[in-house]
Amino acid sequence: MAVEAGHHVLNLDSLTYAGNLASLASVEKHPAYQFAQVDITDPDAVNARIKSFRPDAVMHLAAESHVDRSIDGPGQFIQTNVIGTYNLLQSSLNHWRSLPPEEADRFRFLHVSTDEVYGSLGVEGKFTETTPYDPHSPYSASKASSDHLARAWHDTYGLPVLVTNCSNNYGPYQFPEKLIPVVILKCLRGESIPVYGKGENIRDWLYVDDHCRALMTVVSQGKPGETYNIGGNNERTNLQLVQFLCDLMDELSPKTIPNTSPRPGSGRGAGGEGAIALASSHSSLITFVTDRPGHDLRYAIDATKIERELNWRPQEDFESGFRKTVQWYLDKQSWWQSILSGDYRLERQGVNQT
Ligand SMILES: Cc1cn([C@H]2C[C@H](O)[C@@H](COP(=O)(O)OP(=O)(O)O[C@H]3O[C@H](C)C(=O)[C@H](O)[C@H]3O)O2)c(=O)[nH]c1=O
Repeated sequence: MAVEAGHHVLNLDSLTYAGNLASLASVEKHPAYQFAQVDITDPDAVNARIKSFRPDAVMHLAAESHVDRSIDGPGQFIQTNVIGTYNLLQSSLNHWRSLPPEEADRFRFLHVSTDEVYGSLGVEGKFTETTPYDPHSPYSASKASSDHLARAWHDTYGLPVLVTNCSNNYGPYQFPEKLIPVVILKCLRGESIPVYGKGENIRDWLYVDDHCRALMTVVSQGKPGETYNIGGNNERTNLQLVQFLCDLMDELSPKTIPNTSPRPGSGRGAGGEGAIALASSHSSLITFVTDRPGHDLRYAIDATKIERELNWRPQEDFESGFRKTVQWYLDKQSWWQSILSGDYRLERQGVNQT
């Protein structure tokens, strides 16, 4: 691991449990890291945590991250992503200013962000670190604001800030609002799998542990003031991905599903018009639904800079990464059931009171 001995890093996650990073499991286990569940909209709570832990670095991963939720209720996104980032930057700045010179030299503030700040690509090209910002959703606009704040605290006050922008994450512990867990859980429950529009939108998939490794690399070796794009180089249309997941589910959790609708791309359908047949593939559950408003067509990351300058590369293979992810959701039913039932909020409160 590329973190110096004695290097204490504070990871901040929001109370909402809705972070884009599915899991920081590999980071959490490292003794030099403290994973804090702090309500970043509360400046006193943030101050208290930073004062008590006195970190050598702060990794800011706390965010409201779901685009659909931001369309339905943008206010919480402004509070958490914009005001929350401001609170963290201010507390970190005060802490950094209180450090002796050699510790201040070593201090880093890593602001973790998204490729959605760059807007939407056509069929060609990729996002680089110099692509102009063009956010479209309340979520991406709030993340763009937070990126600008983080850079302003570097340029104005000299806080040693690094910014990363990642592509779509997948892996264990991803909140069930996101596409991958939606598909797996709908398959398990035999419910319709909602695919927005025609399923033609393209995302670039990054396994969460690869993202964690990239963040650790950036916080320990990156240059303050710089931005690093992190991507998996795994572009798929949503429909391709959903069908791939259905195939994995057919293999790992086979079951018989009533087939009342035509299979996409198979003309009049396997069962014929109006027939109720029995199909063995979960893909019979795929249902095209109304598109997301302002749905960005394509995201794709050019990760050349972090590969060249910091020697990071994704290690997870697309097929094995998704296979592990599906198996994880099959094995951890109690985890996602407590989220779907809402019980996790109570458990989470219990954690924060201790
Ligand atoms: C939930 C859902 C999604 N979709 C479509 C919408 C997207 O084109 C794609 C992925 O959707 P999801 O909401 O999982 O992720 P994005 O909207 O791409 O955004 C995600 O990746 C970026 C980088 C972040 O920064 C966000 O925080 C993170 O949520 O599937 C469907 O078709 N059906 C569904 O039920």
